[in-house]
Amino acid sequence: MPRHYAIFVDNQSQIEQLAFQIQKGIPEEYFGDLSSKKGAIFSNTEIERFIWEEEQHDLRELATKRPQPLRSLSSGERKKALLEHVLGQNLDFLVLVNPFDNLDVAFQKELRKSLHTISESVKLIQLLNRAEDILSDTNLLLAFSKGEFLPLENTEALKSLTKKDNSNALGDIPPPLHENNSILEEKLVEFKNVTVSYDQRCILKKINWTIRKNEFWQLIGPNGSGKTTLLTLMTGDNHKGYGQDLTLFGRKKGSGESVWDIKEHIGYFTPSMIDQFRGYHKVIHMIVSGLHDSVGLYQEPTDAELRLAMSWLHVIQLEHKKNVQFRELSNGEKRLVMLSRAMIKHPPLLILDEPTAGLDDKNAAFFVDLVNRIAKQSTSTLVFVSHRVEKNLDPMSVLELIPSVNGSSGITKKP
Ligand SMILES: Nc1ncnc2c1ncn2[C@@H]1O[C@H](COP(=O)(O)OP(=O)(O)OP(=O)(O)O)[C@@H](O)[C@H]1O
Repeated sequence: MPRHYAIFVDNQSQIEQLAFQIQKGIPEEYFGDLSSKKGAIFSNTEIERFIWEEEQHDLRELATKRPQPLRSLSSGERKKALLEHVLGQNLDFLVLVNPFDNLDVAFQKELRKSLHTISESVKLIQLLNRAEDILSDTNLLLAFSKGEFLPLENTEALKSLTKKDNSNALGDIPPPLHENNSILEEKLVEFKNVTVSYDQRCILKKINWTIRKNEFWQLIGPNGSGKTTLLTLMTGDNHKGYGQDLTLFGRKKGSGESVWDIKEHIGYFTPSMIDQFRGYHKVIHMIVSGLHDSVGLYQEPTDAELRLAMSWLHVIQLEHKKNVQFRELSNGEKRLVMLSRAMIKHPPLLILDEPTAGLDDKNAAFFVDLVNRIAKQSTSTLVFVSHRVEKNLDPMSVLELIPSVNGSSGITKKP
């Protein structure tokens, strides 16, 4: 039976690059034997590559049961398609990058089982940011940090390495430059019996959901249950919102409002947004750009704007990086900057879609702490979507989507 590796990678390191190196057999000391073997990578970046191939070259390599484009599959459905693809390839080894991110509990179980089955003949190299994800078949445990591999005796040694230190966000959440009184209504979003179908398949069935000022919601539900669909209705990005009883920020959907009228009231963050910021932007300017809803900054910031951005950098403990280029930050630091950017103007509604996916244990804990503070200290309403149970997250209410063949229904409950 092959020897299986689990490698804990901190957020200072580029986990995807490490996966490519390992696939090529680098460093030789640990992975030299792989250079002549057949291997594949199981990661979100691989999925993005397949989507790109499909969109640019009309190549459909990932077989799915549905005729729809790969991009429109839910994140869990895409991962299922990739799993089927790699399982059918007669591999010698498989590099797994955070395999359990974005997956519901049932699919996590199924994935563990499939990996256990192939582990008899396929060498598994798991790169992970969260200690709880480690596969039971592992017989060699390493940590990767600052370009070096460090062998670890056992999972206890890993736990002590990933234990949360006491660094929490510093001080209070900075108030906005101007009080945002644009929304007078108590109800920010109101879904009444909202139903959505794609290709005659009902996804959401009679959803009722009222989101009021100052609330903190968590949205949960298994893969494909319609969470993203629900969010896109809220952000004005889904034309299925027309003809529905949906009121956004006091205006009935379809009453002549533009997408920008809606977006003006929303701060939004999901990790894939980071890829849009490839340019050369200083960290402090990235945060200020949240005041102008722009990617980067195209006008000289005022002193007041810069002072406000510095207060956010103080809260996220990155004052010393204010003049560093955004792209040079670690993964965890980028997330904190993006959250500050989304929050700087205290939008009436802040939506965070799987924001902790790919964060290591320490960074995830810091991020969750900051989100809790924002919920308590600002007037923004929060909607947090995630599969992973972030044990310290402190929402007031939960909307759970429960799938059935007739579409998902929604129930509200206490956390
Ligand atoms: N444009 C589309 N055309 C056809 N089907 C679609 C389209 N967009 C979404 N769907 C389908 O709607 C269902 C719900 O997708 P959605 O992305 O909302 O789920 P989700 O709850 O966010 O899932 P996940 O947790 O896996 O991200 C999925 O089965 C998806 O394939």
